[in-house]
Formats: sequence, C-alpha cells, structure tokens
Amino acid sequence: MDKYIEFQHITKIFPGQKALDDVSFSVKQGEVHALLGENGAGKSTLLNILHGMFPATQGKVFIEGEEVKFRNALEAIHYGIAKVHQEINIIPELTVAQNMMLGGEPTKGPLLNRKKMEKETQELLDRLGCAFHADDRVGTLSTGKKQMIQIAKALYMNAKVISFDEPTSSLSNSEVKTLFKIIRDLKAQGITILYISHKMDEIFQICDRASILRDGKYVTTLDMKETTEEDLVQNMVGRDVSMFAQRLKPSCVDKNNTVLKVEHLSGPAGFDDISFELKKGEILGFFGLVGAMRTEVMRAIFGADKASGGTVIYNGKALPHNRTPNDVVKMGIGLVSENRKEEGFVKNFNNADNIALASLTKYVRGIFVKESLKQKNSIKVGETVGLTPNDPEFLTVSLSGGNAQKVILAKWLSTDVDVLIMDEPTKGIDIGAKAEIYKLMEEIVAAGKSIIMVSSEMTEVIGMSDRVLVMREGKLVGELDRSELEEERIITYAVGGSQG
Ligand SMILES: Nc1ncnc2c1ncn2[C@@H]1O[C@H](COP(=O)(O)OP(=O)(O)OP(=O)(O)O)[C@@H](O)[C@H]1O
Repeated sequence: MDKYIEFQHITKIFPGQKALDDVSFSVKQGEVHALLGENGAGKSTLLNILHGMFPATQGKVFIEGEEVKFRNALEAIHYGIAKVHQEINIIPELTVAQNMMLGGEPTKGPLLNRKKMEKETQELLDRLGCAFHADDRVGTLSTGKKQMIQIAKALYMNAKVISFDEPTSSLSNSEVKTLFKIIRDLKAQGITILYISHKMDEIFQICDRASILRDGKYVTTLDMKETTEEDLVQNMVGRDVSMFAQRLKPSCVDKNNTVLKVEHLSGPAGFDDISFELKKGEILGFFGLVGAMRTEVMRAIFGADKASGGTVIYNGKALPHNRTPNDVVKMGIGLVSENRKEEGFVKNFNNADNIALASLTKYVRGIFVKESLKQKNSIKVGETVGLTPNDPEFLTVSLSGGNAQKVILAKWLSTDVDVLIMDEPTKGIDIGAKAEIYKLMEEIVAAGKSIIMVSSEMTEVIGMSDRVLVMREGKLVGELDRSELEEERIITYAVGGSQG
C-alpha cells in the first residue's frame, strides 16, 4: 500500500516557534522510511504528532486511508503505532517480562498471570534472538538490550508501525548489527518503520526511502537506491557543506610542552593503570568500543567520579585527589559530557544563561553580571555551533535534542579552559554543524589550547586526531600517531586482535 501513512498539510506552532509548516508526504507499508533533516528541522515533532504526544495545529494524519487523531501515546500504541526511543521509561527494578507487559498485563481472574506473562515474553525474546531472559531484572541490561525490550513490547502490542529515533547512538557494533537484522525481519513481516538518524552510512544500509525536512518544511522524498550521500546532504542543508572530518590547518602540537599528565589512574568502574600525556596544541583522540570505559576515565580526571588510585598532573602540578568538577574547571579543564541531555543545562534557563554558566566572570562589569554581554556571547557562539533558533532568550529545554546539545557545546566554547575534554562531540549533531565543530576544534588548538576527544566515530577519530589512544575493557591498549591512523589498526587494538 503506497499511502499507508499519509501526512497532509501538517503545521505545528509552538509558542514563538513554527516547528512544522504545511508538511505533506506518505509512507509505504512495510518500508523503512528515514526522516532526515538538520537539528530542529521538525523530525521529532512530526513523530510526536503521529504518536499522539500532542496534536498538530493544522493538518491531518491518515493511516490506511483512515484519519487518526490520537489523544495520547497509549491510544496510538493500542492502534498499533509504537516507538522505540532512548528516553522511553523502562523501570530498572522490574523484570523484563514485567516491563514488557506494563499497561497490558494478562490477568487470571483478579490476579496477574505471571506464568503466562513470562512465557509470552520469552517467546517474543526468542523470536527476536535475544540472549537474555524474561525474568532478568532490567536494571542490569545494556542499552541495546533495553531497546530490544521496547521492540518486543511493540510486537506484543501488535504494532503495525514502529518508529526509531536515533536508535544506534549508544549501541555497540554488534548490537547495531542485531538491531538491523531485526528491523529487516520486521519489514519482512509487513511492519512499517520510521527511522530518524544523523548517521548517513546507516541510512543507506537500512532505509528504503527518505523524506527530508528543512526548517519545518517538507523538501522531498528520495529512493535510497537512486540517490547519493551528496544528494541527501544537499537537500537537508540546502548549501554546500564539507562532509568530511578533516584538518584544514597544519597541526600545532608542541611536543615539548606537556599540559596534562595522567599517571596510573584507576577507578572503581574498572579502569586500571591509565597513563598518558596531552601536549599543548594537541587533539588527542580516544577510541574504544562500548564498555572500553573512556567516559569513566574522563569523569575521573574531571573529578565527576572519584579515582581509586593514580595522579593527574596539570601544568606540572598534581590535582588534589578529592577534586570536584568545580575545582577542575577553575584550574582550566572543561568536560563536554556525552550525556548532554541529562547533565548539561538548567531546565528553566534560556540559551544565554545556559551558555554563560561556565564562564560567568566574563560577563561581570563592576559588581554586576551584564545581561547584554551574555546575550552577545550567546549569539556569537550560537552561530558557530549552528544553533537553531539562535535566540538568547529561547528556553533551552524547548530546543530540539540536537540543538540542546549545541547549547552545552557552546557553553564550553565560551570558557577560557586550556584543556577541553569532549566526549562524543558530534553525537546527535547534524551534518551541517559537524563541519563547524571540527573547524572550531582546530581554532581551539591553534590558540594554544588542547583537546581530548573521546569518539566512537572512526571518521572523526582518524580525520581530526594528532594522536589516538585506544582503550579496551578499562585498559589503554594502543597508541597511534597521526601518520599511523588507519581504521583497521585502530579496530584491531580495540577488539584485542594482534597487530600484524
Ligand atoms: N515544546 C516546545 N516548545 C517550543 N518549541 C519547540 C518545542 N518542541 C520543539 N520545538 C521547536 O520545534 C523545532 C523542531 O524541533 P524537533 O525536535 O522536531 O527537531 P528535530 O528535527 O527532531 O531535531 P534534532 O535532530 O535536533 O532532534 C525546533 O526549533 C524546536 O526548538
């Protein structure tokens, strides 16, 4: 069926913000249909309307030719429209079966029929090829497995449509493979898939067609077999952008000047004996597979978690063992955390206030913080990271996911730290802004500062780093200089193969 889901003239106006403007297109039954566009283009808003999270201001949604108007997500789920989103609540204290059946538990008289619940859950898990059990507690499972529970739940509710919003952002390579296999199976069963992602390679791997939004407007729908990456990006961004992570300026590492020296650092999370040096003007890449504990090492350096042993020496001086992030920032080290959604901003602050959070003294004149300086800074740094809307008074919490991440990035770029630790700096960031962020990283090091870049994106690890350290299961296992950076060598270290 060619018009299985049909969006007709959808407009969504939030206070002060038109998120969608007369969007019309349709999705075929049993296809994997990508929704593409820059941060803030309106992708999640459109899905939220489909899922009954809020109504459209104007326009209609049809499924199989019938107009639908879900008043909430539950109504959508009962109709067969399910979603697999990162932020969906899964209750860690409950078992897999209890979580799956939440809201639709099979009853036996007045009591829950536990046996039936576990049996049905196990059948679904087996059907999906999951290597965990219905009676496992969810709290102990990885993100990938939690996602499988959401998929199993969608199947339990007999979903006809399942939407995925950036499903691979926290998955290991093997979990991504499993997910794609499952998506192909779902498709073979006639289930229609909507898929949001900023990762071009996976869109070409898994999607049949892609609809593109730009500034809330529908641009086009393309068949993946007849299109190129350049075509997609051109339609998404509407201007030429560099699609590659690459150094445009010569490297400016000062090999004789060590800014940060980490010696035998270990932590309760399980990383052990981590020693390395960061040079002035260097972009030092940290690569590793999920579970390598790169984030944990950075948090310990930053004082966000306590280290259990080892020393961090900054500009020749050992940092105190009981350091806090506050102390560390004052000394000149910043951390752009991977978990930007949870850690990054104050909910009832606007962009200007959130961006100024780590650099307040810059805006003080006399004894007052000068609002106009904060606003000026917000606009300037906002432009660099491609913030949309680049409005200092806009509440950060109302931004799209990717734009909220840009605010956190902007916050750290506003500071005068000498060492910036960037954990997955382009995660969730659209392709247009990625190139800007790479440019900015080069400017930072050209100004004599240093960057540690934790990244799982091979292209940016290879393209941007002066040197790469590879971690595996809590240990540093390899070091490669820029001239030695090849995907195969890095991966071999990361998975623990022998270097030939
Ligand atoms: N609750 C809200 N209040 C005000 N504006 C909002 C609200 N939710 C979304 N918006 C705005 O609507 C626009 C579209 O946001 P949406 O989340 O749909 O973008 P997106 O394409 O999913 O972006 P991303 O790739 O960053 O996730 C953005 O400009 C955003 O600021």
